[in-house]
Amino acid sequence: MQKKILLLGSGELGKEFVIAAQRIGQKVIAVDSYENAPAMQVAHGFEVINMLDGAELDRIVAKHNPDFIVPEIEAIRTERFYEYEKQGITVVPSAKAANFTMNRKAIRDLAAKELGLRTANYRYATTKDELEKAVTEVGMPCVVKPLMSSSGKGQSTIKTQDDIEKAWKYAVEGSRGDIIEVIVEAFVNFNSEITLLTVTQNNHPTLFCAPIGHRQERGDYQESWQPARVSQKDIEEAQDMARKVTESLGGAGLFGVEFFLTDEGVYFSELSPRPHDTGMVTLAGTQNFNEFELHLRAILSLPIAEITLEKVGASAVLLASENSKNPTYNGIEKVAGLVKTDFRIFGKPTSRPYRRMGVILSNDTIETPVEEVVERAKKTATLVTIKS
Ligand SMILES: Nc1ncnc2c1ncn2[C@@H]1O[C@H](COP(=O)(O)OP(=O)(O)OP(=O)(O)O)[C@@H](O)[C@H]1O
Ligand SMILES: NCC(=O)N[C@@H]1O[C@H](COP(=O)([O-])[O-])[C@@H](O)[C@H]1O
Ligand SMILES: [Mg+2]
Repeated sequence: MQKKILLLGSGELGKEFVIAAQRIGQKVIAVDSYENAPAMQVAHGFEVINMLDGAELDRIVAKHNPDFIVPEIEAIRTERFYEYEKQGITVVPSAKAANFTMNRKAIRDLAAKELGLRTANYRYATTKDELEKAVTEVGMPCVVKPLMSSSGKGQSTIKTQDDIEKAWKYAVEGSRGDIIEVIVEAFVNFNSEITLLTVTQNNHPTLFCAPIGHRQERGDYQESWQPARVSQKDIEEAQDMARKVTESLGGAGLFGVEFFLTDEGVYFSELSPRPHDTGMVTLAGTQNFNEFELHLRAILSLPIAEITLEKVGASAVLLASENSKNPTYNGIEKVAGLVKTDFRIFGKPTSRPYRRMGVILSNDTIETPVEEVVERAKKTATLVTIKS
């Protein structure tokens, strides 16, 4: 049952996915825009291409003729995926899922208009003038994001009229892909936010992981924990929305569905049709299968009978502080000596300020208050410094 998987994107999430695939005898070709990317280090083969270039994508798909194409990032010429599906290749979880989530407009209109999910009020803008109008309509404070970006790139919050020009410039600079357009969302004053890992399976029921809580800075996650404290009513609402949106996108695989929890109920924010960065907490052994194993099993149509919560866990990111072609990691011995705590170094060949280079993972028995475990992971992360 060996399948050939073409992995598009080779960061830390891809690396753990490849390790899961290697463990059950699958073959993976890892692709990214630079050499020696984390997932390439553990795959059978690799390709370095610009994944936004359709002709380049066509070339490597034809060269490797994979059974599965597994997107690991958003910035890919995903329009080509529909064609690969026609050729009989399974795009994971589906061409539609990858294509719609690459562009915030497609997924937001689907969620809010077609499926009627509760989201922040929003508008789009293609120029600074349109942005001004959109801000007036949505009201301040509001959040501006490029239609194509991730990990908070190009994202800022507008609090006063003076912020508008800066927000426009920042969004244009942070835009990936070739579309210059932004979404303006009303600021949701949430009590907390969660990722609900949702697994859709071929011929088997959709399964949900215990909710993951997280804290973000600069639009990028800093700590995540599982399980998050969520009321039964909110969890049911979130599961219902996750079911609707994943069913509409189609295919089998793991999705990271993001929600804001407020006094007025649950707001759908966005989703990844693939393992989620905040889901790295599952590497702490919180579940019987981590999120990468779940994604793989769902893709290969290996039935997942149940997902069980085994431990309470937390992850805290290790960020670089400077540009370097030879990043070094100090303080790892101290981390290694701690109980119920572990670490991963992704092996990224270069660093830049705030680039995520590794992660601290802590766990404890199921009765332990999750806050305690988060505190331990967070404190442990301060022991590590990454410099040139
Ligand atoms: N409308 C909003 N109101 C309040 N906070 C928001 C809003 N939109 C985004 N945020 C904050 O910014 C974070 C990042 O936003 P979002 O998930 O849309 O960006 P992203 O670039 O797609 O990030 P990633 O790719 O890492 O998921 C959210 O998790 C949340 O903390
Ligand atoms: N929120 C999306 C996310 O976490 N994506 C993960 O980060 C990598 C890019 O990292 P880089 O920017 O350091 O190369 C991606 O390849 C993926 O693993
Ligand atoms: Mg997000």
